[in-house]
Amino acid sequence: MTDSLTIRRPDDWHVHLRDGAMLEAVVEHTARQFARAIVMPNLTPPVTDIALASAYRKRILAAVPDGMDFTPLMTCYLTDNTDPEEVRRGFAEGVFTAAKLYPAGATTNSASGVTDVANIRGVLEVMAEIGMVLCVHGEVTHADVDIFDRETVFIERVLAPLLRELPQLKVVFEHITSEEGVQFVESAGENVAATITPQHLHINRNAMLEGGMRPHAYCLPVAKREKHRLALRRAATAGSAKFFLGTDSAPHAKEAKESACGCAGIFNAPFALESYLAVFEEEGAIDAFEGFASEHGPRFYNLPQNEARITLERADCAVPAQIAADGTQLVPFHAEETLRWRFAG
Ligand SMILES: NC(=O)N[C@@H](CC(=O)O)C(=O)O
Ligand SMILES: [Zn+2]
Ligand SMILES: [Zn+2]
Repeated sequence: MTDSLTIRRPDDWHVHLRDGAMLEAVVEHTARQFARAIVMPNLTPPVTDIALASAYRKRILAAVPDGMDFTPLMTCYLTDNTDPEEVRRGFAEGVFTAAKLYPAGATTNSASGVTDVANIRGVLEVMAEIGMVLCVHGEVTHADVDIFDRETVFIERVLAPLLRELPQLKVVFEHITSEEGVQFVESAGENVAATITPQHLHINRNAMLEGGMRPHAYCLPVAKREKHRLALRRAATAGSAKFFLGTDSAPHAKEAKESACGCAGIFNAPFALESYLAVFEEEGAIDAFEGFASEHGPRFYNLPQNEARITLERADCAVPAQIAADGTQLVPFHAEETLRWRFAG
């Protein structure tokens, strides 16, 4: 049995760092484990242009504790009115690494998102031309579509037609949750990849409902049936360069989660690598962990791989019930469980 694992330092290709006091509290958890992260732009107001993204990047860097080496990679929140030239310029100037498509109303702070992809056709044409990645929250929002089917219906109605029209567009299908999502990405061209969260590898939809309603297992897209979780585990651990690490760590105050209308999002940043590695070990695929965590993402984004190394040790890692932040508490993923690996730095 391996007792320690040293790999190239990983990156997180999908994270919510929030802003203000919450940013101050959570950024260290991401910066401790990851060299870089694709930072989601769903603030209020959203990060929709170069000036907002530059200012947000400065606030993130100011919040990173001294001595930690962390590079935030910024994204542009697309709306029906995004100017294609702003996106082109932001990418050329190195402010935007990617742009983010939130279907309007699909998730937290997506009200200003895109109501119909036809409205951002000009932006997407520019992105296909310059090789800029489109990050996609892949769910339709229509009230007539069952919540558990929203990802699959998004593939049929939005993503597949979009890629037929713009076959060069680089797309990261984010936080995939279904067997259909896995199959779509596997059968698409090299310009299509996906991120997978730790929670969708660990839990199925029962986790939200067993023994009572469990708001800390609720995130979007919502966890699906067991067969989908198993398909995601196979995809993540098989060594395919199309799948890589994106935690979707999404902190919400405990009281906002434990509410009659609780927020969607799981805060997994503090023990993200320990959580993923448990899955790879259970699948007998520890050898595939470095590719998923540290190599496939930079390759897809055309960025250099990190030179630094990190080590995980086989040791009990007790996850606390809650973590203080912004005058409140956050309940981390795996709260009160003991994980079998510990991040050693
Ligand atoms: N994943 C979530 O459940 N929530 C995210 C938004 C998102 O990534 O969809 C958030 O910002 O809280
Ligand atoms: Zn999302
Ligand atoms: Zn997210």
